[in-house]
Amino acid sequence: MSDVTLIVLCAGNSTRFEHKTKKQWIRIGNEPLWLNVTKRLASFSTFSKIIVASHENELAYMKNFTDDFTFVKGGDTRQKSILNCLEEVNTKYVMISDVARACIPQNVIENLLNEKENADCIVPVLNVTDTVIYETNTINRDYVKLIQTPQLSNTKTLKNALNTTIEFTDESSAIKNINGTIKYIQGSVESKKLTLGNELNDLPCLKKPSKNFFTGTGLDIHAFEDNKEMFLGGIKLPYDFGFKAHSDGDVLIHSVIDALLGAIGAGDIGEFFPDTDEKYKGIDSKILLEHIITFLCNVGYEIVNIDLTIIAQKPKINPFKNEIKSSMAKLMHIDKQFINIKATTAEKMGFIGREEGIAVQSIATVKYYNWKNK
Ligand SMILES: Nc1ccn([C@@H]2O[C@H](COP(=O)(O)OP(=O)(O)OP(=O)(O)O)[C@@H](O)[C@H]2O)c(=O)n1
Ligand SMILES: C[C@](O)(CO)[C@H](O)COP(=O)(O)O
Repeated sequence: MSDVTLIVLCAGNSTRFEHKTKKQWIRIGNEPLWLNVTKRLASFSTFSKIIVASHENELAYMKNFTDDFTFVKGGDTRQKSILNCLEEVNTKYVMISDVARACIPQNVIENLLNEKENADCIVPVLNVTDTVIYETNTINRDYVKLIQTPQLSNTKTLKNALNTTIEFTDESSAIKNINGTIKYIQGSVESKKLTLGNELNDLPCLKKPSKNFFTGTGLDIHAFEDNKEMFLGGIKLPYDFGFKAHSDGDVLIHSVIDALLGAIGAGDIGEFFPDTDEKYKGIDSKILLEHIITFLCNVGYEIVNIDLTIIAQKPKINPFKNEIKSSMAKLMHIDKQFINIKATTAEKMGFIGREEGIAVQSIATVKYYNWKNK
């Protein structure tokens, strides 16, 4: 049984990455980077447990990808994410890596593990071969080290070291602060950290995303309610009746949200915005759609097209089709040509035919964000 737990930190915001997709979600073939990196590290040795720190908005979604790892909600900073994960660690040693270091070679992992008993924290480093200027002074570069991850720490010492309000940028700095022992080993240029978007091509182990397309369907039905404003596709229609709902009742937007969530394998609208939550009472559905579009882009997708069928005995849809298309295109950040709207009556049959409410059926197609072409 291994006495080492592996933690892979994947809970960051990717603010410096500046792509529509967060770095942990760019696709390598069909795998998000976080899964690719974690599987790769897992294949290099045997770990007692593998913990993935996930951003709170992505925790539930990550769990759809595998049952092999333990997922833990990250914190606001790298250090807070580590602290959350450490609560799940029961082994003597813990190896912590950044998802951003995607191409770490096997020998670095093996060398770290071989040294585990020789200090409180084992750290891969690179020496500096360029001239180094600190503020305005040239300093002796022999004293400069570039610190990499993964770092292998004694769990108890690391927990003590992080029991502080000081924020450290890596584990070795925290352990040094409590006078723990550090052993530096040779790092690797292949372990380069992906921080800025234009560094993607510096990581040659990353395969381009697959060209697969994914589809999802959505269906939403709402009953009419008198004396309520009617919203459909993000526009207000000139009627004195609207839709009965916990939100503003925009049945078209709700149907599209479900189609998008279906296409990316993320469940349904109720999992994101429960209708038992007072926060969503009367909410403008445009806000819900914007949230889903941001999520879809963050986790690695682009919308290809949307096709909708509105099934309504009343009101007449044709006069509003064009305005609805423009509104939906704007909300989804896609060209209007990629949205199609069809309308049909129910031939006076059933609840729609009796003019009690309407239904909207939709189908969405998405593809992976092609970071390789940017
Ligand atoms: N609250 C945080 C912040 C960072 N990280 C992780 O810590 C590592 C190093 O962070 P960095 O490369 O800076 O990633 P981001 O924080 O996502 O990037 P940025 O600072 O540009 O937002 C990454 O693997 C990141 O996912 C984390 O788990 N939790
Ligand atoms: C931990 C680290 O990768 C060591 O070099 C680095 O400190 C992380 O820094 P970031 O600012 O969180 O990217």
